[in-house]
Formats: sequence, C-alpha cells, structure tokens
Amino acid sequence: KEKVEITKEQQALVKVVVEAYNRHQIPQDVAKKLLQDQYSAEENFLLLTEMATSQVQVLVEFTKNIPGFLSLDREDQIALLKGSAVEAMFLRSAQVFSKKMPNGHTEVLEERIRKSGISEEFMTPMFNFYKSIGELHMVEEEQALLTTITILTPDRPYVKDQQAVERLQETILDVLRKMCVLQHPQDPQYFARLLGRLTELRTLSHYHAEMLTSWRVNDHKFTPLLCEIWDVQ
Ligand SMILES: O=C1N(Cc2ccc(-c3nnn[nH]3)cc2)c2ccc(Br)cc2C12CCN(S(=O)(=O)c1cccs1)CC2
Repeated sequence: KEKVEITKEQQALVKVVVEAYNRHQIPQDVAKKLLQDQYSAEENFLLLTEMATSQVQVLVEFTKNIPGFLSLDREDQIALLKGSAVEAMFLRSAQVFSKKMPNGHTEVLEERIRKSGISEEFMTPMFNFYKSIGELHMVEEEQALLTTITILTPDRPYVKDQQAVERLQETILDVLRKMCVLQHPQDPQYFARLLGRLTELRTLSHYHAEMLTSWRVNDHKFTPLLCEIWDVQ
C-alpha cells in the first residue's frame, strides 16, 4: 500500500488556491436579490445575468492567484479564461447553490431559475449537475482545486503553449489525487468521480452555447463582459 503524503510545497500551493477561492465570492446582496419577492421571467433573467457577470469578475480575480498562471503567455491566459468561463461558473454555482443556501432558499432559487426563460431541455441537465455536485459533499480544498483544474485545461481553443498549461494542471491534479486518497480512504474511486464531473461540465457548456443562440433570438440583453467572454453578438 503506497504511503501517500502531501509535501510542504503542495500544502503551500493548496493554501494559496483555497484562500483565493474563498476570498473571491460574488457579493451576497446580488445572490440575495434572487431570494426576494416574485419577479417576472425578464426580471429573473436580468438577475441571473447580473449574477453571471459578477461570477466572471470573481473568476478573473481568482485565476490571477493560481500559481504559475500569470507566467503563462498572456494570450494563452485569455484563451484559458474564455475557454473555461462557463464551466467554472457552473461548477462554482453548483457548489455554492448546493451548499451555502439555507434549505428554504434552494427551492426559491430553483423556482427563479425555472421561471427565467431558460428552456426545459437545459434545465434538466443543469439541475442534474448541481445535484451530482451536491452528492459529492466536496470539502473546500476539493472545490477550489477542481475549479483550478477546469481553468487549466490545456486543450481549450487557441491555446498555443499547451505543454505549459499541462504542467500546471498536472501539479494540481497530483495534489488533488493525494488529498482524495487521504480524505476518502474508504472510497478509492472518489478522485475519478470528481474528474467525471468535469466531463459533465463540458456537456453543460455545449448546452449553454445553444441556449445563448436561442436567448439572442428572443433578444435577451447581456452585459458587455458576458458578451466578451461568451462570444455573443
Ligand atoms: O444562475 C445560476 N444559478 C443560481 C446561482 C448561481 C450562483 C450563486 C452564487 N451565490 N454566491 N456565489 N454564487 C447562487 C445562485 C445556478 C445554480 C446552479 C447551477 Br448548476 C447553475 C446556475 C446558474 C448559472 C448561470 N446560468 S446561465 O444559464 O449561464 C444564465 C446567465 C444569465 C442568464 S441565464 C443560470 C443558472
């Protein structure tokens, strides 16, 4: 039985990533707005848009704290941000949504999302995803590291130096693998299940791209930041 241990520098790496992950949160007043009184579909959609915009801002700030990210080629940094923005947003949303919300709130939020003009065929995979994330009961280190692994995906469109990204991602994968072994000794498949969620995320982001087209058709307005990062109009 191999003795798994996390080295000093791996501990330091995890500390930096988790602190950054926790420091950059969307302002709770924005998320709270979703819990207030009844809104129309349009108002709900606007609130989700407002929240998505602040999630992207949070993502950009968080990414700057990933060790090694800022030493990547600048254009590759942008390509990684654009390529992972939707997945990172859904992962964080699912994590926050399935954990931080006091019980009554989840139903209210679900109602808001259901009544925001998002089509049913997207709603089902979205809610399945956030349930599957909730079932994992990830600790904050696992959440922060899994989000970092999503961002450091080498095969995003337009990434030039994939090896450099791969090296960074492998560093995070290695420490996450060890943490899973130490944190879930009774469940040797846990690490594999975590990575399986990343596959589910990619499917979600394909749905999201399709949704954007349908939303554009019903001329839903997005913020300049979302237009930039989601490549809409
Ligand atoms: O808004 C969502 N929510 C609610 C939500 C999200 C984040 C926080 C939060 N609080 N503190 N930090 N984060 C709270 C509630 C949520 C929850 C689970 C999954 Br899976 C996904 C979502 C979306 C993500 C964005 N989309 S979207 O399709 O990209 C779209 C953009 C514009 C209009 S629709 C809608 C669903």
